[in-house]
Amino acid sequence: MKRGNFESPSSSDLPSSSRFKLNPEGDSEFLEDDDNTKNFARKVADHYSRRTNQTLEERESSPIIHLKKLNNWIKSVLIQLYTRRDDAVLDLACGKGGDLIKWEKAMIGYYVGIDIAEGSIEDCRTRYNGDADHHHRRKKYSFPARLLCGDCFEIELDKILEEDAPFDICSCQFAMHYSWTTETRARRALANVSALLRPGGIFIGTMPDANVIIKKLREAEGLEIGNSVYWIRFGEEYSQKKFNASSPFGIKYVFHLEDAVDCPEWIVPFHVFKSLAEEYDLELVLVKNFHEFVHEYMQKPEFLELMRKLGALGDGNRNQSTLSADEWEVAYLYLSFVFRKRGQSDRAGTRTAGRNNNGKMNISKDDILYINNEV
Ligand SMILES: C[S@@+](CC[C@H](N)C(=O)[O-])C[C@H]1O[C@@H](n2cnc3c(N)ncnc32)[C@H](O)[C@@H]1O
Repeated sequence: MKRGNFESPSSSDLPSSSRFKLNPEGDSEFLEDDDNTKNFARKVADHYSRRTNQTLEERESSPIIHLKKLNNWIKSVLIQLYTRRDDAVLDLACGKGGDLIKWEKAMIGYYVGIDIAEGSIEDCRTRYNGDADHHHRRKKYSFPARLLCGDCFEIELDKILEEDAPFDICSCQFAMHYSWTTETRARRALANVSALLRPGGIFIGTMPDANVIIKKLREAEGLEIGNSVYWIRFGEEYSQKKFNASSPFGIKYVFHLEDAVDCPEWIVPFHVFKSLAEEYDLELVLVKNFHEFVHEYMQKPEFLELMRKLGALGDGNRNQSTLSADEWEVAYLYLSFVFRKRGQSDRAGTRTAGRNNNGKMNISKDDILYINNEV
């Protein structure tokens, strides 16, 4: 909706796929500093590992509680739109398993979650088992699950998950931009998604909207944008606010969101993401800024009802509390996307795959596979 209100960055400022030489070997024309990449991956992992579970009271008093509820609504809508009963799901960067209940509602058949942050995977494990005092937990989940801890933008996941694949759905919520540090990592992320999805399988996700961030940066006086709940700061190397067309990876900024995020992130020019995804047989189905997404799916009665239940915009009755203007501005910084893996759908085949041998209904600490955590 709001998309029309801003100009897209001009093609000379942000890289366009036709100008940028996409190299299948992953060798960028510029130097990829491997150690630096690993340090950043560790920094991101440590940041998320430190964030422990909040109590219901802490959560409800968060300055961005309505934004969190809105984000949950958007993920729920995406999941409900594209998931079918008995689907096998791969949740890349699953975090603490905040989406487990959404997958339960979609009646999936199998779940594999992977995240780089050890603390988050442990929280995910206890949440899945129903051990922890999570406010959402009522009964055990009805699908078997498997958890892995590792860098899913570095590891060749198709080898590790050979027995579990193919998946019907791959989800990467609020995390794909952590792969955009180098071309090699971005390619690994998309190669993993593509290799693990069945033909016709669906890749859903959410990530920052680079167009909005760059436009806001250009409108700002300095190298920082923000409001009462967030700030984004670019380094002095971007003082011209120009971005080299041949280097669409590794464009770093620091993101601070009250009570949520405080770590380095990377700009993902969407047209580059789309071209790269196409190389890996992933065809774009949908891309929408969160503002547009909300306006569009609020028109559907079932999703409007879900919004009332989640309470992001108040419950329509006594609870009039709603998203603040500053939280709504943060929502504008994000987009949702859907891709489909090229090829004929062969859904029945995925059900008989040997994946359930790896899945557990109760996950012990020893069941978690830790992969190459020397990041
Ligand atoms: C904003 S959180 C989102 C968590 C979850 N997807 C959700 O929507 O609730 C971002 C997550 O990405 C994870 N992450 C970042 N880089 C990663 C990587 N290279 N491999 C796996 N997970 C990663 C973080 O540990 C964190 O849990």
